[in-house]
Amino acid sequence: MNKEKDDTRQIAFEALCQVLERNRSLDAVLDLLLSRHADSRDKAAAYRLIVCCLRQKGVLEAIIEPLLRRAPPQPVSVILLLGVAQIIFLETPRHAAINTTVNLARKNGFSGFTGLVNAVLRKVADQGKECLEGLDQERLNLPTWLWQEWDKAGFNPRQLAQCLNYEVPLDLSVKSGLSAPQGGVLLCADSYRYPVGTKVNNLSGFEEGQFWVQDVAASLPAFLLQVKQGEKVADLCAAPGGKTAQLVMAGGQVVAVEKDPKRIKRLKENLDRLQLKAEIVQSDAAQLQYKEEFDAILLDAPCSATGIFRRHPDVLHIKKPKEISGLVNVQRQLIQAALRYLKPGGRLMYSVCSLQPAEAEEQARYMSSLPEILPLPLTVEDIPFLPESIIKEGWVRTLPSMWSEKGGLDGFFMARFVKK
Ligand SMILES: C[S@@+](CC[C@H](N)C(=O)[O-])C[C@H]1O[C@@H](n2cnc3c(N)ncnc32)[C@H](O)[C@@H]1O
Repeated sequence: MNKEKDDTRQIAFEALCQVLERNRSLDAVLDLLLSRHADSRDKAAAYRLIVCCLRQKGVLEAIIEPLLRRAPPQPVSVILLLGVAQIIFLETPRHAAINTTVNLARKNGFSGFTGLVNAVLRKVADQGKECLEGLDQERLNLPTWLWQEWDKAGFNPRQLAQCLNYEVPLDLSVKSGLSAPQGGVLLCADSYRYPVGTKVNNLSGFEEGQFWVQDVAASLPAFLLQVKQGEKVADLCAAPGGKTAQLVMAGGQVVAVEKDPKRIKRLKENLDRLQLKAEIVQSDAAQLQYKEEFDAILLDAPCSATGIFRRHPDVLHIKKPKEISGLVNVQRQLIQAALRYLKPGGRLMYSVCSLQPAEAEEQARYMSSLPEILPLPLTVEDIPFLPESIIKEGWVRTLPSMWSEKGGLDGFFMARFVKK
């Protein structure tokens, strides 16, 4: 067997087992796994296979389950997902998909299941895309709790799930005053979009630190905080630093606070590459001891990250409804802390990349009830390029289904306040 293809599938198998069995984030798993594999083609192919399985997991399971008499061990289920994804979605030739998947089972200690894997994949290959007929693909690919919560929130879960069927373009934030690398389309402010498959390291200006990768929706909270030259600004949950970079570029004297030492390292590396200066403080932002108060604070709070499911489809499977209340509590502690650090008249931007109202709209409602701050509503004048994202309270809510003709955008929520 071709070694390259073998490695691809082995990486994909190990990564998917970690994500689906241990609820580990794909980024964390891949950092570790890919460091063991030198060949970048293997990495790219493995990533494509993993993402396909995570995006289409519900559909793949609906194809596989009727072909099984009883549930196999979890790793064998993962092996079947990998095989069927290749046949139905990735157009891998039948023989290659079946043989390599059977070998994968053997190589990982599941010789007793090679007959089953072979039989299931042959049946699926015989039917081809007909397997998809009659399946409610959108409904199957979203976990029920997310479908229900998004429906209740007034979003269209079917439209959201349709975003799983498309590859996602690359968005860059380019340093103000510099020209963007060729091939991009200006979306707004300093945010440019590049076609699906663009490799950021291949774009001219990457080494020189002229831009950084950031979904256009992720660029909005810092943009809408409207930092002025010389203002003292705190970025309370800063790593990996996309928004810190924007705040520095806007002229802020930025204090970037981050709790996690590994992520502090990434924050420093990113700011070094961009040749941007911020004061980096390793601290729990809720316990920050700082000598001055701030003119503006960005609280891009830790959250369930369900809004970024297009680029990170693992969130659909690793996040559980019971985790939300814990996150809501942490967010409230951070909100309370932010209020203490703000000068009278200072602005606070609260943002999350979550589609769960408890972390977003309900938090903004809570903040609006606090005596120390007043809402500072966002209007069409602030965000003329995306008026559909403004909701009546003066908050911004982006959805992956917006701008569908341009390739969509991540789901973010943001609300702005001013201290009395
Ligand atoms: C949503 S991410 C921030 C993304 C970042 N603002 C950006 O644009 O690149 C949340 C970050 O907050 C950090 N974090 C979580 N709890 C924190 C706390 N109590 N204090 C400081 N940082 C925290 C996490 O480690 C994570 O890096």
